Amino acid sequence: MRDVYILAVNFKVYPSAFGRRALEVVKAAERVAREFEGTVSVIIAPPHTEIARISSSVERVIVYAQHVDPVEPGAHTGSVPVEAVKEAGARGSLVNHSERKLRLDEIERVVERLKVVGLEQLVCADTPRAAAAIAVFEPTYVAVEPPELIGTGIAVSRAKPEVVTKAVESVTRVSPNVPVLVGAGIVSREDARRSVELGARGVLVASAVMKAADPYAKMRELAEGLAPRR
Ligand SMILES: O=C[C@H](O)COP(=O)(O)O
Repeated sequence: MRDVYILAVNFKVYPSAFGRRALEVVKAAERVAREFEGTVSVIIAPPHTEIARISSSVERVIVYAQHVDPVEPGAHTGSVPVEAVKEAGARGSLVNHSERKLRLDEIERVVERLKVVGLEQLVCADTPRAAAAIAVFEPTYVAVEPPELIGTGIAVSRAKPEVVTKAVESVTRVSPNVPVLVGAGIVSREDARRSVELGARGVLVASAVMKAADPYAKMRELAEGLAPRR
């Protein structure tokens, strides 16, 4: 069986992450997911406020939350427990993004709570060492992202290839079944292709898609980098 690669698009709170513009990005993601069915899975992570509407409008695209709080439903004003994103229609959540960090014990708790309610977990780590510590919890995916490259357009797979190879190596040693994704500065087909060559099973991107004049063309380009079409 062929490997399926992951194209994960974090909407963050870019202007295109909300309302009508977000739906355009979603439509583009859906088109790419259809075109690459069986070779690339497309995950999108819109803001919490958009999850319900977006989840009900997708067929092939997988919708994740950008973050969940390590709390149970109850008296926690402004918090987002895992049950809330599940109820809204999400299939999983990013955890510990470097713009929304958690302590290691909180990561463990959130991963466990997501598993209990049947949601996937894409947990971010800023170093290979952190990736290995997180892989012990056996999340669905670990994504390694050097924070200093995020949003720069300087791809981790080009500028710091050793971060990718080390993360793949150390995660595989701890939990051989946990796929490693890479992110930070990935903007082109070549960046995505290089990530796969270094052992990654996919990429986590944001600005390249959310700032693109044509999000469909950009996502298709990245998907082609992950899984070139014959
Ligand atoms: O969640 C996405 C990452 O932080 C990468 O962001 P970026 O593609 O804008 O560098």
